[in-house]
Amino acid sequence: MRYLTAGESHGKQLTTIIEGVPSNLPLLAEDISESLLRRQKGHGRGRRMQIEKDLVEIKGGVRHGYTLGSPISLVIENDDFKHWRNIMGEHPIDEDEEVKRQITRPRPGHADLNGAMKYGHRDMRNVLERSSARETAARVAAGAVAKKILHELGIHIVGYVKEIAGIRAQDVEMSLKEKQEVSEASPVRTLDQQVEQEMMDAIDQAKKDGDSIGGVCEVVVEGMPAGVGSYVHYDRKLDSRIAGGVVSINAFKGAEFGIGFEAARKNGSEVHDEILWNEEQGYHRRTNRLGGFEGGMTTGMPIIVRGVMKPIPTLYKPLQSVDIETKEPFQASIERSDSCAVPAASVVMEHVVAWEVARTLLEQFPHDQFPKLKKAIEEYREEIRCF
Ligand SMILES: Cc1cc2nc3c(=O)[nH]c(=O)nc-3n(C[C@H](O)[C@H](O)[C@H](O)COP(=O)(O)O)c2cc1C
Ligand SMILES: C=C(O[C@@H]1CC(C(=O)O)=C[C@@H](OP(=O)(O)O)[C@H]1O)C(=O)O
Repeated sequence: MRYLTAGESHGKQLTTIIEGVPSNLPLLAEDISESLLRRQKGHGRGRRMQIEKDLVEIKGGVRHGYTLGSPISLVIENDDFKHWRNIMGEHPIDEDEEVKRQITRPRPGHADLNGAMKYGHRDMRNVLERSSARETAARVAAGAVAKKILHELGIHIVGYVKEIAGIRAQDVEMSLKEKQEVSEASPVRTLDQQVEQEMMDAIDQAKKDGDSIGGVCEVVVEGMPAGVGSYVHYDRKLDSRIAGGVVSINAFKGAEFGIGFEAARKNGSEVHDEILWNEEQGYHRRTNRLGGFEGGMTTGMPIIVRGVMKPIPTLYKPLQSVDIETKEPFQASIERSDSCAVPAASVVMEHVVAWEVARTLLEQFPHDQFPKLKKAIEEYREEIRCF
């Protein structure tokens, strides 16, 4: 399975084309739109999210509620396009007008300057339109299809906020379903109601100060059989695919599994997960400090992965930069931005992880028809239970 996204932030639409989804998977636009609307929510978002109402249209690959096996084409319209028609139209505009509108002042922390140098753009709108995290809507659409595959295979996934600006949520004992419900109800998408208000206050304070804040998101995947991924090929290790996917999300700077970087400060006896066996559960672990992975493959314990998001780079309190035309320094000024997008990003991360898990399963159990995939995985589960 693979996918490609196209579309600019203030352009007409975002398009996602997914190839390799087996036939006869039940799939409705509502399954995808539900994920998209979740991504839009969360305390700290700017005015743009009041303009957009992300609903997907399935343009191909699905008929009468089931996938056909052909590429799936998904479209999300940008409602904001109506305000940007002149700036984002595909036809050439008057040269003077073009120069007048050019963005020549790169924002620190954005792709503006490096992207302009790479593609030779003197107008950095040509960079920022595509580097914008608006694209994560198209990625969530792909992830929603992946989630549907996982759901039908009895694999469930949830993403939520662990930390915002140093305010940490406590670990809580909850079923995955409860985690979904609690994070959904929280304006900051955390599971810890004690710190919820503190997180919101920190976001409000950052906004008041013209600043921005980042945080940490966590994703848990339950129901994975052991042995998915690879110890044989570096590029088929599922943990590395997940880490790569997480760091590919705009503003994400790192990923860790289980106890993560804490492992560097502990002895081996405090890190590795002892192996147990009983009739009912088959092989399982006493602990899950390694977050569900050994040797690039799942252990059968829940996958636990965290991603760190830097503070949003566009600041109302401007940082210094240089105008690429005049080479003069300036203090960037902006019109609108999110002050914290960690809650929204937890939804993005959930879908990015779902994608990597589903595509790896399909690579390991290649089937053109979804019922055959399901059967193969059921048989494999039975095989490893009796191993
Ligand atoms: C859901 C989400 C929303 C974001 N919103 C903004 C925003 O409003 N303003 C901004 O400057 N950056 C925002 N970002 C981050 C930038 O897109 C990102 O920092 C930038 O593209 C540079 O990429 P890098 O940080 O990965 O290097 C957002 C990121 C995510 C995941
Ligand atoms: C549009 C989305 O996020 C945008 C991501 C973003 C950025 O620079 O990454 C900047 C902002 O865009 P705008 O300048 O239009 O307000 C966010 O609103 C979205 O998440 O759908």
